Amino acid sequence: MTHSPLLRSDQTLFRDPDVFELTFVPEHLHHRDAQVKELAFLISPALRGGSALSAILRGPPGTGKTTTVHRIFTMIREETQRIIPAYVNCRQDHTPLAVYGSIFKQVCGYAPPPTGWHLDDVKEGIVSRLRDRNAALVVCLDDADDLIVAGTYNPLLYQILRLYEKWDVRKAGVFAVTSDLDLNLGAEADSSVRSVFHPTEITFLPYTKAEVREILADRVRQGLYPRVLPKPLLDRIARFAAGEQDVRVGIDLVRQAAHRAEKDGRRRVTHADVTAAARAVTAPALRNRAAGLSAGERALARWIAERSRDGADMASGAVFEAAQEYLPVGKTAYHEHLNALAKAGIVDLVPRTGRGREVRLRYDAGDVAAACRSPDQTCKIPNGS
Ligand SMILES: Nc1ncnc2c1ncn2[C@@H]1O[C@H](COP(=O)(O)OP(=O)(O)OP(=O)(O)O)[C@@H](O)[C@H]1O
Repeated sequence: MTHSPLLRSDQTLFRDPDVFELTFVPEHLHHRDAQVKELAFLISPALRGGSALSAILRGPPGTGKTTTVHRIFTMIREETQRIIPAYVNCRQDHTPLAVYGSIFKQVCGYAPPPTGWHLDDVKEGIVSRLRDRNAALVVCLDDADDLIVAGTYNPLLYQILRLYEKWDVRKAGVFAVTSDLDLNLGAEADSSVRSVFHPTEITFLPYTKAEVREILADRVRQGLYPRVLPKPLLDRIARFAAGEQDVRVGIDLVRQAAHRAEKDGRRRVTHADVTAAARAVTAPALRNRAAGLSAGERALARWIAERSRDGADMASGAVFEAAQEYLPVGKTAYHEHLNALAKAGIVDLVPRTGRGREVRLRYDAGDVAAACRSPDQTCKIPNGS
């Protein structure tokens, strides 16, 4: 077996480390043509002197919503002066003054004075620039659910969408973005907002494994030197990220695995690097998921982990039969617990050919057992709990 020479301390595996940063906007936006087209269609009236239309962008985390908006906004900035886009991260900015301050900065090119200005002064600054340039405003409210929590969702939508009533400007378009699938941003709008907010729903489904692989392969090409990440490991990472339904997990895994190899002075990432990185990436997520479980659900998760590690039959029925010897749990409670584990994203319940479902752990069995350990380690499932 030939070994590649060790990496010198002044050498790196990263061609461009920024490619793995959360703020990086990729050159190619894969598999989001339909969404880009739809957004382009909604803003097109503003190119002809009219007003842009609004949208709600909805999909689980890491499905490219923010990136798609950045892509469209970059295209607008490159191609026209007739629309001014403003991107607001509502996780950071959720008070009216902060949101308008962010819009002002992007419309005017500088920040409003930190003191002495009222909200109306900031709005006035925005609209006078829009009027000077005869431009229409399009605002993206990313993570708009944070506005709901802050109680500013309806007032802000109302004001932004009705700017044209008080000042002589075109009606703004609003793209409201959420990754909370249980939240209907349209229904959260009150009646006074609904009369001016008629958003088109744009859905972002999780990427398939092949799509995740393509996105990651692109990132690896740009960010790492050739041959640093062998193809089978890229496949493994893509599988993992697709299982997590978040391409961000894959990007982070590539970065962490390459860092491990670099730290050891190796020129190639190994399976062990990916395994260790996967643990580091998933540990916080797994801990969060386990934290919401009841004692009974945790006990079942530990039992499933143990059984899976032993290579036993993981058919749901077989797991129940065997569990009865160790856990005082009835059939109804078992199914309730199992569904809770699936909902928490700790197991997948995969239909079997023929009948029944197979219980599959999403994470390493040892990690699940550790994350679901009960504080006193003596927890039992109460009957029917
Ligand atoms: N289609 C894609 N092509 C290339 N990179 C992508 C694509 N989709 C997502 N990414 C990358 O994945 C990461 C997450 O994407 P993004 O932030 O756009 O997702 P999101 O749906 O807005 O997530 P969240 O709801 O958590 O904010 C980013 O690093 C982004 O560059």
